[in-house]
Amino acid sequence: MDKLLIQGGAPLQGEVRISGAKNAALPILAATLLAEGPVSVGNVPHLQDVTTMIELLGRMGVSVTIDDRMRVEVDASTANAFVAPYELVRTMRASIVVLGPLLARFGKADVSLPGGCAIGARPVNIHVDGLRAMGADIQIENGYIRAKADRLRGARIVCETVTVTGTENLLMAATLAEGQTVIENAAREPEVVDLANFLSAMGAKISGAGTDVITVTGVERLNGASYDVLPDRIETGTYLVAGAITGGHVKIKGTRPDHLDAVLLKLREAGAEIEIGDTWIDLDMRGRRPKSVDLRTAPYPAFPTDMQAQFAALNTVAEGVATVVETIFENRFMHMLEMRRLGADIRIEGNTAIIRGVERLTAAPVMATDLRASASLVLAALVAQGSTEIHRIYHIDRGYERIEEKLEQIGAQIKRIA
Ligand SMILES: CC(=O)N[C@H]1[C@@H](OP(=O)(O)OP(=O)(O)OC[C@H]2O[C@@H](n3ccc(=O)[nH]c3=O)[C@H](O)[C@@H]2O)O[C@H](CO)[C@@H](O)[C@@H]1O
Ligand SMILES: C=C(OP(=O)(O)O)C(=O)O
Repeated sequence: MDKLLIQGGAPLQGEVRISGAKNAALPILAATLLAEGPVSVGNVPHLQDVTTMIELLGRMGVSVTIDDRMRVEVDASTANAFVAPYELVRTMRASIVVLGPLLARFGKADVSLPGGCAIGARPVNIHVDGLRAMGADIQIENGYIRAKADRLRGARIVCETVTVTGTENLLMAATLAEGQTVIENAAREPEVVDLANFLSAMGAKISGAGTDVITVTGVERLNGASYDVLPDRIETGTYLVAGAITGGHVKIKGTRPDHLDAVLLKLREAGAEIEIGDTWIDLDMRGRRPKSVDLRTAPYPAFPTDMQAQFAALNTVAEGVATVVETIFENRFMHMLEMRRLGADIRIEGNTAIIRGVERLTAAPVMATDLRASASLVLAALVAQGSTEIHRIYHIDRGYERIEEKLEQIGAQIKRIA
């Protein structure tokens, strides 16, 4: 199993180009199932999760081709199996986003229940209840969601919790339903808006994406389209923290600063000098130790849970004491326990972590438990004294394209070993 070896100490300096967003690319690729003509999707990140989604589409009989620049061409007209099998869903729970499109377009879907993962229980009741409200007949049996519908009907759906992939599934299903669907308490994440823009490019009638009430008027069919995935705000945030934690100076290019308001606010609070343009962010932390920052995760536009672990790393070496509250997932502190092995001073009380910054971390072997936990351990290792070995690094390949190469380009001493 691959591991990463990181020698800490060097302040990172230079430019990083951001890839397409994993969490937008996945639902957009699933949404290609809805189109009657060929679809072309660009700026798709080269990630394990994307490979899994493409394999999933392939198993359904969908024709998928990819060029060397990761432009993905999809033709779903050949689809003949409407199943997302356990062996793929267990490696990528986001496979659940094929449920809405399969049901809306083909009237049938058998999707393995995703189950929990390292960060929490992650139920999908809101997806299932919403589709039932649209007239789907859904049974849960043998670990599968078995869904059928002649044609879905528009409905008013109030989501009991804000759910990103739940909103996406209902939004996709509603595009081909008969009549109007209103999704209330909808997720406002930029990835939901990107998906809505893609669906609109295919001919869907959607208003309100980016607000908490999305209205969809169903159409008879969706056409092919050509679309580019938006830049990854979590990858962007991770490289900004890499600059900040190492006392470096990084320029992040090809990104969307307007999607990172809460993150940039916290980085400024930590003492970083930040300049932004339309598509770039410059962060300068040279000669300074970061200051501790309190944070509380919540749905967009508040501070993202997917950046909590990276800021936990920043706080471990910051001046002062920080309180980090995780309100989205009930078990998203596994990285904190590993950071303690590097010498971090962290106390956990329920969903709150109290982090007292130390002068320095020291290298130790650590184990990654999920995607952002891996990223946070990489960040901590970049400032730990000595050489840190990070095990179970396959998690990081789910969500960060060429991370060693990008970090090396800005001066990190990092290598992957088998
Ligand atoms: C592929 C993708 O886009 N993944 C993102 C998505 O995950 P995902 O869409 O799975 O996360 P949700 O937004 O659904 O989860 C938010 C909360 O709602 C709960 N819930 C969700 C659905 C449901 O039917 N019932 C229910 O109770 C979850 O357990 C969790 O406590 O949003 C998360 C929250 O921003 C991010 O961390 C993930 O990176
Ligand atoms: C939790 C994440 O992804 P997923 O929902 O695919 O597990 C993430 O991107 O941080």
